[in-house]
Amino acid sequence: MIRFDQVTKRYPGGHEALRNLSFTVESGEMVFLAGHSGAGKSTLLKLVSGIERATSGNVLVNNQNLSKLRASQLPYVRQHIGVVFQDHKILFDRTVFDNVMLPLDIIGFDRRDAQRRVRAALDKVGLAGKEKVMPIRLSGGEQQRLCIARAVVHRPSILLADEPSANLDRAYALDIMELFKSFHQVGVTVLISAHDETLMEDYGRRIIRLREGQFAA
Ligand SMILES: Nc1ncnc2c1ncn2[C@@H]1O[C@H](COP(=O)(O)OP(=O)(O)OP(=O)(O)O)[C@@H](O)[C@H]1O
Repeated sequence: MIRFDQVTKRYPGGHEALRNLSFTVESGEMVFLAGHSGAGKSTLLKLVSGIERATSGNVLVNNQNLSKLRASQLPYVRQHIGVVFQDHKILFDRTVFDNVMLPLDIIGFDRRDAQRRVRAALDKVGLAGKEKVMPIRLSGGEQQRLCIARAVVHRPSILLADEPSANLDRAYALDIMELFKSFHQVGVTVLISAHDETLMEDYGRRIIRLREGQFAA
């Protein structure tokens, strides 16, 4: 469950990226986040994942109020969240396998169990057999799949994706959307941002539209 209660985010320098937003995404829901560049989509996702903090208002994730948590408590909330970052954050000096292993290393997972999970995640996104490949040798679409495998390898209950279909051709973008749908179908709460609304329309899901940090019509 994700709940925003009158959330405002003002960055240092005074820019208000989100203004007094309230909404709820129920557990197991798949919701799209639309809006032009600069509308506040990334900021909203960063507040959910605890990368940024709200200036005012409350952000609740799985009934934990992130606005009131101490920084030391955040990692426990983050263990239930998977993030596909807009800038990928792939480590190009590590293999595909090691990139996906990273979140489990951070949690301190049992090694053998972790290896099993990494293989399962790579299989799920269609990258089985590419474990030893260096990411630079993957296509753009495959790199995006690598990011998705890394985001789901710890089996989060919430999956956030910031413009996961940007820079992909339409057929590939739709494939990626299908992949997110498959996580939603097994009960994961999914929140995906995109500026191309035509990618969202076929799914019949709720679309939260932002313009200048507020809900757009
Ligand atoms: N760290 C920051 N410091 C100051 N201003 C920021 C920061 N991050 C974002 N902003 C500003 O906040 C506004 C919202 O940005 P945000 O990245 O959330 O929008 P977006 O809808 O995700 O756009 P894009 O798709 O281009 O990333 C923009 O005006 C942006 O310049």
